[in-house]
Amino acid sequence: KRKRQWSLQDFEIGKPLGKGKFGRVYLAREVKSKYIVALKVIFKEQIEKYRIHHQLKREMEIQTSLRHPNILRLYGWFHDDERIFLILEYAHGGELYRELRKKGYLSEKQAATYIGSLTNALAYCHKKDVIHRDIKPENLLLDHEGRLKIADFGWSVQSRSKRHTMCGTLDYLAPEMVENKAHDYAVDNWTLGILCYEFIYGAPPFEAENQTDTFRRIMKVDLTFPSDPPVSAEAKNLISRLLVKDSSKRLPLQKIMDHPWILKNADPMGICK
Ligand SMILES: COc1ccc(/C=N/Nc2[nH]nc(C)c2C(=O)Nc2cccc(NC(C)=O)c2)cc1
Repeated sequence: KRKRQWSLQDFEIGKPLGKGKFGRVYLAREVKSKYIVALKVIFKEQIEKYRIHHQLKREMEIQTSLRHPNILRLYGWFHDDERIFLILEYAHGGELYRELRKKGYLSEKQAATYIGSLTNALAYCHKKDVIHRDIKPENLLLDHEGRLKIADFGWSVQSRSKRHTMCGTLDYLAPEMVENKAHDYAVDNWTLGILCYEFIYGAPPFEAENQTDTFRRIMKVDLTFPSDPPVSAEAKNLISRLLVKDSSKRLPLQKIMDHPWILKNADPMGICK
């Protein structure tokens, strides 16, 4: 069927959801269908200024081609003289990051459910030759059922509340990324290890006072498990098998799904097959 051409007249704009370097995100409703979406507005002058035209184009082509329950949909886009509008799936729960900060850290069941969803979404991406989804807690949204949605275009949006300075943090980068080596699918396995640790302990494993120390801790894989909160041996086992410097030795995605900690703790309903 012919691709529908959208324009601003097709939408009623609601409250702003958050703002970022390149623009803002608004709640919006498609007039005819009354369908609720999130409308991301990116200013063309910002695209020129930061020379990100090709990156934006690639990210949008990738995002449009992905269809997975744990990946936020990009339904389409349109533009006017000064702005580009992305028509995105609306995830009612907002950033997973906010829930993590509010609770401090998540239960092992909650953490395992999110890791299971992420693993499924990444296995789907890898099957479609899409790697390095740049997964960080603020690129993860929750829908009205609390299901995880990977929402990254690489444009992290700043919510109206004060933002932690995520851009520029090395915390989530694998050693080969930090060393700017060619990276392959296995960087995503490393990131899953970082996120699993952060969900359970409330902070990423190699956090340090400054980037140099974080860099050193990543390169050394300086992994320690605090005694508080108490964490199961299975969880530590999974984290230790993902945060491995040699990317070829990281636990493959399929093995993560079959790991005892996931099998025992993840809520199958939270993991969309
Ligand atoms: C500030 O409190 C909020 C609570 C919930 C939301 C829900 N956002 N849901 C979204 N669905 N699709 C997209 C894209 C978004 C989105 O970008 N949300 C967003 C954007 C910027 C900041 C935040 N911040 C938080 C805390 O969720 C969310 C947004 C803001």
